[in-house]
Amino acid sequence: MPLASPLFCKRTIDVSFEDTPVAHHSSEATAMNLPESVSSGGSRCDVEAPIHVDPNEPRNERVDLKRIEAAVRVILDAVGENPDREGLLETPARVARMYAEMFAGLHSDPGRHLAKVFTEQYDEIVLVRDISFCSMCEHHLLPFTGRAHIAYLPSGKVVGLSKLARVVEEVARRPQVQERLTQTVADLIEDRLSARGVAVVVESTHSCMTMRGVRKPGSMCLTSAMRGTFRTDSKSRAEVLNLINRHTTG
Ligand SMILES: Nc1nc2c(ncn2[C@@H]2O[C@H](COP(=O)(O)OP(=O)(O)OP(=O)(O)O)[C@@H](O)[C@H]2O)c(=O)[nH]1
Ligand SMILES: [Zn+2]
Repeated sequence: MPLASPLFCKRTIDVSFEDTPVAHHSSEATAMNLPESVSSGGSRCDVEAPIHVDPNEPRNERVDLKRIEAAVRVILDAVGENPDREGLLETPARVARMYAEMFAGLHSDPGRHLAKVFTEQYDEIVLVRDISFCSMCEHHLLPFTGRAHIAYLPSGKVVGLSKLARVVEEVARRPQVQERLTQTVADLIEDRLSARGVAVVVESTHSCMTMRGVRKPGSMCLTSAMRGTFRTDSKSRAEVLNLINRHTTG
């Protein structure tokens, strides 16, 4: 099913002449394109009405929740816990939903956010800084959190500013290393926007270095990926890094 398709679901609508109709979802969503139908008279009726799925959100149907649940039970058991005690009963299902959310970016193309562009004769730096993100380190499956700064040099077209943040948000939802996250974002922007230059700087804290292992709270990791003019021209590179650093508050 295309990402932008609406799902259809039977909803019960209370029809009142005084109030605005209120819809209650009364059955599971189906992907069928059913015609609208009114099945009962009086003051209540069932209609097949579309629920519009946000196309900006990555889909996670391919995550196998049941297998994650089983694995979490095994882990709890293995560390000496009792997975059947009250406080842990729902934990495997919660953790499964959490992984589905945090790894939803594995099953979508983050570049789709860059499909819509606006023709604009602006050829200087566009910079969106302080885009917060939370990703997962692929070595320990612990979060690394921080901010990304994205600059690009347009070539006749600009993209909606929020889309740069959406790309970061979606690329972040994968198990990975920070270096790959940084490069993936830079490559997507260079490729999909045909940008003349791209600069991505990412700064983050890795839980695997702060809460376990070497235990160094406060340590930060900075990575950068330069493409096009920002890679080949040292003055352009210095200019963009100056802009990013000037505004970095950390
Ligand atoms: N380059 C890079 N390394 C990362 C990232 N996230 C975590 N790491 C590192 O991955 C390494 C994994 O090293 P290993 O020796 O295999 O694992 P470990 O024994 O748990 O290592 P320690 O963390 O030193 O206890 C660690 O040094 C982590 O700091 C990342 O985004 N980029
Ligand atoms: Zn780690």
